[in-house]
Amino acid sequence: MRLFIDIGNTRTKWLLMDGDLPVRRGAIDNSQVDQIDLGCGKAVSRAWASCVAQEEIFQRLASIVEADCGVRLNRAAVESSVNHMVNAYLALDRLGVDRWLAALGARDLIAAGDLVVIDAGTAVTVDLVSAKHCFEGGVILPGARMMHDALVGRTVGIISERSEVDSVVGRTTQECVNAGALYGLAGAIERIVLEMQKRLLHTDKLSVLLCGGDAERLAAVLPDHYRVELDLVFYGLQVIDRAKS
Ligand SMILES: Nc1ncnc2c1ncn2[C@@H]1O[C@H](COP(=O)(O)OP(=O)(O)O)[C@@H](O)[C@H]1O
Ligand SMILES: CC(C)(COP(=O)(O)O)[C@@H](O)C(=O)NCCC(=O)O
Ligand SMILES: [K+]
Repeated sequence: MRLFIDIGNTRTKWLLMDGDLPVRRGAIDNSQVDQIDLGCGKAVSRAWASCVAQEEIFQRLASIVEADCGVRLNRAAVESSVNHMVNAYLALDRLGVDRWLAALGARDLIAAGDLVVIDAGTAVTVDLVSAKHCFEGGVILPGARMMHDALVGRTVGIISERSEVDSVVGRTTQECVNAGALYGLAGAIERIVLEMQKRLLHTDKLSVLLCGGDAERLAAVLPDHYRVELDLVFYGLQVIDRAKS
């Protein structure tokens, strides 16, 4: 079995694979990572992690994996190319590895055409993977929680908790702030995708994939062709695992 771990700025997600079958998964807040129960024992032959959070969290998980599964936790890194995919980011050492992995995973899932890969987590990233198999780059936005908390934190009059959104016409402060974050992000994403489309030659073949903790909420208010694929970072880790072993 193989273990894949995705350490974001808010949460750590993990997936246990038996061959090509997902057998167990979970998610835990980064502050609780010491209590993680991977539940996989010594059956794990290889383990891979993506980490964009503090080094300390990766090191804690590496110790847990070593103790529970008896294997080293390999750490995926951004590279200038993997298989047929090349990376056009100017500062490779600054690119978040989760963006590179989600792009690799998306390319593995959809072999042809241009791709937009959206990861809606703590931050929201919208990245373009061109039909010529190049990670072209994209944009970084604050995520929904960050938008909400920034408004609460920097005003006197906005008192609100995170909540689900029923309508774009909010009638309480909380409804207004939560609707602003959701529809604001959805609108920004649609505009960014349109701008990216203008750069492409064959816009008819554009696929748009969404992952991250807010993917489903956003997909509910985005056009139908925006497809939710929550495991893109895990797919990317699997691409790396195949390429490196
Ligand atoms: N159980 C949850 N705990 C925390 N955030 C969640 C949860 N479910 C959905 N979310 C939303 O998902 C976002 C975090 O997504 P996630 O992809 O886990 O982040 P990251 O990969 O950056 O750690 C938050 O902005 C929040 O709005
Ligand atoms: C943009 C991110 C903060 C997203 O992290 P996440 O929301 O998944 O926790 C992460 O990919 C990152 O730290 N990137 C470094 C900056 C860059 O990609 O250029
Ligand atoms: K993200």
